[in-house]
This record gives sequence, C-alpha cells and structure tokens, in this order.
Amino acid sequence: YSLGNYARVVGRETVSNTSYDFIIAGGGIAGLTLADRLTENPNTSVLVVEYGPFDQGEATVLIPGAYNPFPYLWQNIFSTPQAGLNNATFFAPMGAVVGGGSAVNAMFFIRCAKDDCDSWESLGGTGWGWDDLLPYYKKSENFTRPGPAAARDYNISWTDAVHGFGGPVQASYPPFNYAGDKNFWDAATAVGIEAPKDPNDGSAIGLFSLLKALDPRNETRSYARIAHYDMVIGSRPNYHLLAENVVSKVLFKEKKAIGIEYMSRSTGAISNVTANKEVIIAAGAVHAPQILHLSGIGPKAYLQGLGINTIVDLPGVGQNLQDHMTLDINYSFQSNIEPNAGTLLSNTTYDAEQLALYESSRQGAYTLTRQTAQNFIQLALGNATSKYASIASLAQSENPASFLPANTDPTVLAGYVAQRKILAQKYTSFGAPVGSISWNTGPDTTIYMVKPFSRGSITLNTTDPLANPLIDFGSLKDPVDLEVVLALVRKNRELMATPPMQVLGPTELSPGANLTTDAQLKTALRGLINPSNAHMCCTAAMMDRELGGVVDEEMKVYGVTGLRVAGVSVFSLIPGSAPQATVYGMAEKLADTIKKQYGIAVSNP
Ligand SMILES: Cc1cc2nc3c(=O)[nH]c(=O)nc-3n(C[C@H](O)[C@H](O)[C@H](O)COP(=O)(O)OP(=O)(O)OC[C@H]3O[C@@H](n4cnc5c(N)ncnc54)[C@H](O)[C@@H]3O)c2cc1C
Repeated sequence: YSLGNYARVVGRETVSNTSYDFIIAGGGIAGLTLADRLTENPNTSVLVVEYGPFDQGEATVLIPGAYNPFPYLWQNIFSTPQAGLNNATFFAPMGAVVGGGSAVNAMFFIRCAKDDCDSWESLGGTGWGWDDLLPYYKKSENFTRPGPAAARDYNISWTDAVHGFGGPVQASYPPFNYAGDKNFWDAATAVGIEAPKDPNDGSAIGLFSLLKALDPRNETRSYARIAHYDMVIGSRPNYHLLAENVVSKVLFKEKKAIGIEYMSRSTGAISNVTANKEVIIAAGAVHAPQILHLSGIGPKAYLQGLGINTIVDLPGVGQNLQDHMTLDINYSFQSNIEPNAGTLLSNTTYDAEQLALYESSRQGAYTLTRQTAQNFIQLALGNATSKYASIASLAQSENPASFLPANTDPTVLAGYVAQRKILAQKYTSFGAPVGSISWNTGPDTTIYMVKPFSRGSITLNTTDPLANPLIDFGSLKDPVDLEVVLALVRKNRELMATPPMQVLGPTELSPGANLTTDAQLKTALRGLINPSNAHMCCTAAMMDRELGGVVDEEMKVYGVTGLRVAGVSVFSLIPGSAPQATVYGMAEKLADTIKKQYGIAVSNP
C-alpha cells in the first residue's frame, strides 16, 4: 500500500483537538462498515478507536494457504474453568487489529438461514428478519461466479438473484480443491444429505462448497480493513482512525452519551473526545459488554459492588453469551488420496511447489484456507438423528432457571425461556442448522454444534480497562447440548462408513473407534470439545427490555440516548452459520437507519 492509504490515520494529538459526529469503539467488521458508510457524506465526521494495530500486509493475513491468525489475536485471554468440560480453561480467539475478526478469520462467508434471522424478530429485533436483511447482504457483497470448470469439478451451484455484484466485500470460490473432497461429497449424498441450489439463499442447510471472503483478482483475503477503509480513505478527510488505543468508557451528561474516554496502550495516557451525535460500541462480544459495564450500564447491584456509578440498571449486559462448539475427530488412513489438506504440512516439496504456483498464477492449494477443504455440511437436527424429537422433548422438560445462576434477574430468565421455546422448535423443524460437519481431506474432521441451549456470560474481573474480562462460555451446562454433539458424532461415523470414504481406509483415532456406547462417548467428549469456534456473540442482545435485552430494534441502548451497540454482540440467538457475512449485512442496514435518523443522504441498498 502507498502512504496515501494511511493519510487519515490520526494520532492522539489530533483526536484530542477534534470533536466528531460519531465515535466508534472498535474497528472491526461492524465498526469499519459503519465508519465507511457514514463518512460517504463529507459533512459527517467519524472517529474509530481501535485497540489493535494495522496489519502490515503479511502473507499470514492475505494468503489463504499461509493463514495464521495468532499474531493478530488478543493475547493471553482465556475462559474461566468450564465445569461441563472437565474444568479446563480455553483460549478465546478474537481479532485485535484494524479489521477485527475479518483480518484473522478463516474467510468462510455464509449467510444465516432465513429461519434464524426471522427468530430475531420474534424476540424484539423487528426489521431484522431475512427479507429485511437480504438487500443488505447483497449491498455488502461483490459476488464472483466460479468458472465453468470449477463449478463442474467442485459441485458449486448458486443463484445470481440472491447475490450482490457491486458491494465492497469480495466473495468468491477458490479455484482449487483436493480430490478427496469428492469422496466426502459422495459420502454425504450416499446418506441422503441434499445439496441446495445456493446455501446463501436463506436455506443454509445441506451439502455445499464454501463461499469465501476472497478477492478473485489475486486470491487474497477480502476484509473490512481493505473494503471499508483502504478503498475509501483517500477521499475521506472526515474519516479518522486511531489505532492501538483502548476505549475505556463512554462519557455521559445525565443520560446522554457525549463522548468517550480512551487510553494509549503504549503510554497509558488517558484522554477524552466528544461525540456531537452518537457513540457506537462495535467492540465484539467480549469487549462490548466490558465497555458498557465500565461505563455504568449493567446490573445495578453488580456495578455497585465494583464501585461503578450506575447510569442504567440493565441486567442483560454481558449475559446470553453463545458460541459454536467445535470437536475435532482425528483419523489415520490406509489409502487416502494425496495431496490432501495434510500434505502442505507433511511434504515440504509439495508445499514449496504450491507456494510457487500461487505466486506465479494464483492457483493451487494456497488459494484454500490452510488446513481446510471446501465441502461443508450444515444439518438440521432431524437430518443428523432420528432422535431429534426426543432431544427436543428433553429440552422442554427441563427447568430453564436451573441453568442460570441463582441470582439471575427475572427479565434475563424470561428472555432465556423465550429463546428456549424457539430453540426447541428449531430442533424439530428442518429450517435451521443445528450442527455442521466438514472433513479437511486429511487427518481431521471438524464437528460444529451451532444451536446450544447453554448460556455463558462476560463479567468484569477488575475495573482496569486493559484487564481481560471473565469469559464463561457455560458450555454443556444444559445436557441437551451434549446429546446433540453425540448425534453429530454418530452421523459423522455414518458418513465415514459409506463406500466412498471406506475406500480410503479411515480409522478413527479420536475420540476412538473403540468407544461405542453413548456413555463412553459422552465421557470422552467432555474432554475433547472446544467451547469456542471464535463465533462468540449475543452479549448485548437486541431483544425486548422485558426479555433482558440491551438494545432496541435500532440498536440503541435502553435507558440512555446517543449510544448504540453494533456487531455480533447484538445477535439474540446465535445463527447456525459463521457470522461475518451477517455482521457486514447488519452494519450496512444500521448505517442506513442512522443516516435516516439524522437526515444524512442515504444510498439505496
Ligand atoms: C480466528 C477466527 C476465525 C474466524 N473464522 C470465521 C469465518 O471463517 N467465518 C465467519 O463468518 N466468521 C469467522 N470468525 C468470526 C468473525 O470474524 C466475527 O464474528 C466478526 O469479526 C465479529 O464482527 P464484529 O464487528 O462484531 O467484531 P470484530 O470484528 O471482532 O471487531 C471488534 C474490534 O473491536 C476492537 N476492540 C475491542 N475492545 C476494544 C476497546 N475497548 N477499544 C477499542 N477497540 C476495541 C477489537 O480489537 C476488534 O478489532 C472468526 C473469528 C476468529 C477470531
């Protein structure tokens, strides 16, 4: 990048001498999308304050086959011991970089099931159903069709009408896949899993090749930093970004947000900056509630205990934490097809050849996210197990209050009860994914449990804004979740037992083919499940206030003015698909909502 792209990176000096219309805490997907759209109008000024640095265009960020998220993740941030998972603690993966999760994620670009978006509406998110979101999914996206050979060879099908062809985020299919992924495709077909015409049309169920946030012009990552910052910043003197600073709290005049306090990570210097119109917290599912709590928005008794002055008593802040759990199944193979996703690691000659191929012609294994293949299965519970109705009945027979702490606020409990009703319906209908399965063509299959009944929470550990909050995933608190993982494990064994997979001679090493009874498997799973697929969400949920919600249907925080929350933290129920496409789409829609409120010229979706 030329220096011109950094023209609007500002220092603390500039920021402290400027006031802005909008201040955005967090320069991730939602934050940068909003900043871009709001500054389309030259008279609207925006400051983004981002905790992380700019990436330096490293291969680990830009090249799918060189993918390594760790350098730009929050460091040393772990969960509390998880009682449901043998008291283990787990790393909580989140982007800490300009672009947030989009700079470090695996690039899967999948939309919600229609059924999942529509559920948000019934919990209070009026206007955020599938029909409302579709125009904004399209607005955010520049879809590139696969070439005819790739479409044929890799079973890619799609529907033009549901895609966008002029948006900032590049969406495409890699021009390569490993041969063995065809065996997995055939295995899925053999057990009756169907391939939708296009999983991104609201169906989101079945067997498909993954769409990626991948720029087909050079097969590099497409992410918010490029799409909503680099691409526009040259012409936007009204768009400022302050990196490597942490937003410590929102400042209020009575009940109106009037600015923020922020702190330099390198010097610890603390300053204030004023927002003439609004502050928008777009800091992800762990840090949005942290900022709210530090600002005095949260459960009153709890804030008092920490010595924080309460601005609004809002019990739902930090509650309702959800994520997709993951489970790796490991195999050895007698006669697996080479090369596969394991070959880049095991064979340095192949690795070097493929890197050279990528560098010369943008082809080959380096166009795939490292260690993954392209075929992906998303299953309704009824597609995974014939026991789906009894699992749903088990959930309905349980006492919801028994899965939340004893002192839980009645509104938060009411929201949980309402969510459980919806979840039980999803378990018996065939409208939304409850689990996913993908084999990487090498030693690993990953199983994802995407519709948990258990809930976790984010709370403050100390009032130091640089300290990590306490992250409790709450995994497997509700035993129903383990029943679902077990069903997915058994479904995966069924896939592996089909002729197209059996010709490869797989042996399950972990959990282990010798484990056959439900009891044996469940015991093993508690030691193997990871509570997070880095899809943490829902901790400042867009729900009715009577249901423990934190923001209304315009993402305004209840009880104050001039303050919104955006991004993955406002989901109420976690969708069954990876979140980023939805975060982009929702931020596009929110930008229009804000522009409308302030009479800022609106561009049509
Ligand atoms: C390793 C990994 C892999 C993933 N893979 C996929 C995938 O393949 N597909 C998919 O759809 N999703 C994936 N995700 C999830 C997805 O990227 C996130 O859900 C998404 O980025 C959330 O968007 P957001 O705007 O809400 O928050 P983020 O994009 O996380 O942005 C929040 C930003 O706020 C900043 N911040 C936090 N606190 C403060 C503070 N106090 N002051 C200033 N700044 C602050 C953070 O540094 C961050 O940059 C993955 C995530 C990770 C971490």
